[in-house]
Amino acid sequence: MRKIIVIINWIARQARPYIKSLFIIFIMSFLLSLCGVGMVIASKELIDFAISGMLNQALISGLFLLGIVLIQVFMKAAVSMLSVRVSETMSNNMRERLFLQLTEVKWTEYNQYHSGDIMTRMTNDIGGIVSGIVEDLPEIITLGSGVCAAFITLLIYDPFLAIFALLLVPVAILLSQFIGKRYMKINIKAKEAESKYRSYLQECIEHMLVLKTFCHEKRSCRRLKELQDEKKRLYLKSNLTSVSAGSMMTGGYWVSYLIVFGWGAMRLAEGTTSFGTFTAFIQLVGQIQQPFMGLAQTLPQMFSMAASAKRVMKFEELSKDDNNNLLDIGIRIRNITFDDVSFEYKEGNPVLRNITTEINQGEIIGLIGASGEGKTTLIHLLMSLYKPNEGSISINHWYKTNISLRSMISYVPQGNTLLSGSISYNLSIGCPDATTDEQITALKEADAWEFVSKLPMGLDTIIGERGHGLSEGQSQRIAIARAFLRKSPILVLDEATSALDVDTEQRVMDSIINLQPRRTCIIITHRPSLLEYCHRIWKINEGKLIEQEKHINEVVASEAI
Ligand SMILES: Nc1ncnc2c1ncn2[C@@H]1O[C@H](COP(=O)(O)OP(=O)(O)OP(=O)(O)O)[C@@H](O)[C@H]1O
Repeated sequence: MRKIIVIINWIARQARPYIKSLFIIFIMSFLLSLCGVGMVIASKELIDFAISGMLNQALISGLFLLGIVLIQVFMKAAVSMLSVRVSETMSNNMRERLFLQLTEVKWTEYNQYHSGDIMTRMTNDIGGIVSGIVEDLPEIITLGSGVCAAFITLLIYDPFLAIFALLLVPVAILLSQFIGKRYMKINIKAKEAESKYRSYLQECIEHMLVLKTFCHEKRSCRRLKELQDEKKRLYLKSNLTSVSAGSMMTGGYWVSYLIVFGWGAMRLAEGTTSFGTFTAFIQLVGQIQQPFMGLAQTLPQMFSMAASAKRVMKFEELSKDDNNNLLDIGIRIRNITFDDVSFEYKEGNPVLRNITTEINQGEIIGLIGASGEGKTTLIHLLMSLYKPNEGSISINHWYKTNISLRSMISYVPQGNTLLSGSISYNLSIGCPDATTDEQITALKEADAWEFVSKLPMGLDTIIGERGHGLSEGQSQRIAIARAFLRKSPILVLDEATSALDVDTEQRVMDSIINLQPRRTCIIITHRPSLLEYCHRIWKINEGKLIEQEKHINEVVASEAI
């Protein structure tokens, strides 16, 4: 019960900013339900007046009925337009906020979620919550107020029938209690299955090349089908739960309807009721009982909304990256010190151990070590994506917790990290204010301008996901230009020239040495040729950092310092 209250509070918090619009929707929905009762009364009057030959009164009742119909048409249109407006604004804002929250989550925790799962929560689950608030809740209010209005009217016409019609209330409450819990459990499982299925689908689409070249298409289809079937099975199961509840309610409704019909027919035969009152009985009993059937259908949606809310709330529970206080980019970095830094992803499995070293301003460091030794991890620690388990990383021998060096670093990660869009757009990620001339200069420094200038659309050439349309080496050079554009004092290249030929790599490295202002640079590489440009070489071996002697051509770059 406490969990349910937490979820309801959370949903209420989401709805609060739209309370005025929601209130208008609720009021209009309430008036619409009153219109339903008004129509019953007007049609009863119309029938009774017509039977007794009072044509003028019948005409007035007819006009009254017409007025209600028109009001209903107008209000339904207004409710629909307002609902769409509120839904769109609410879902956009929720997604925006969630996205922002995710950007602030600790990197370790963020990485526990598959991107497909995140997408499902951001799209399906938020969509479910919003439609629950904007559509289902007003419907419940409409149904509830409709029941009250019809009950009072029926009470006036025939108290016995009113009480009888209410017999379904305790049944509905018990049923919703029992079925609600079960439904929510299955629904959460179904949503998890949906996330799994979407994640797999997304990954297959992303890595179609791998699937095709390994002739894995049929197997992938089979796996996709398995996930789809599991999702279907769970959705069918949750649907069965809600349908059984609905069927029980419908059965109850028809039994009571027939009893009321028989009761009314008997009274009509006895002459103790008019034909108009009889039709009103039938309609009013329907007005009370139909909402209960409606509730049987709407309540599962409420539980589904609660299940979605629970999934979205999970993201709010993730720990925030407390290293989001970015260091002022204006600070002059004289040195960066690693002081007895140790790190492990999993307890008892250290990746880096007791690393103590220093980089001075303007130095070019070559970072080497066998694959999986922890080079990228060291860089991620430097960028405050992770925190050392022990020790600290400081600048200018000054250490403060919760300060991130990230703003000081231009990073060229491993792999193809271009986004779909124009080359110019990709460069603007490095520096949003860079002019076209500055972008061209950066491309020249990264030895990329020659090929970009030959493209028919030049800087405006659209490239696909992960640089599709460019060669691996071309994509790498654009990623390097993007990092050059960010005028931060530290440049980190993580195997960023691995796809370049020796001559191109040499030109890029010459540019790095001559970059103005001079950058402190860490180059992760497996290529000995690159080490010629480095002043010092760090090797990571079994978690330890060893400073290596330089034998290679004693530094092209040392003159540059
Ligand atoms: N998110 C993670 N969770 C758990 N272990 C991880 C994670 N990322 C990396 N590791 C492990 O940490 C170790 C170091 O990984 P890292 O990527 O830093 O190596 P690397 O030296 O950069 O390798 P490469 O040269 O192949 O790029 C590896 O054994 C890897 O399996």
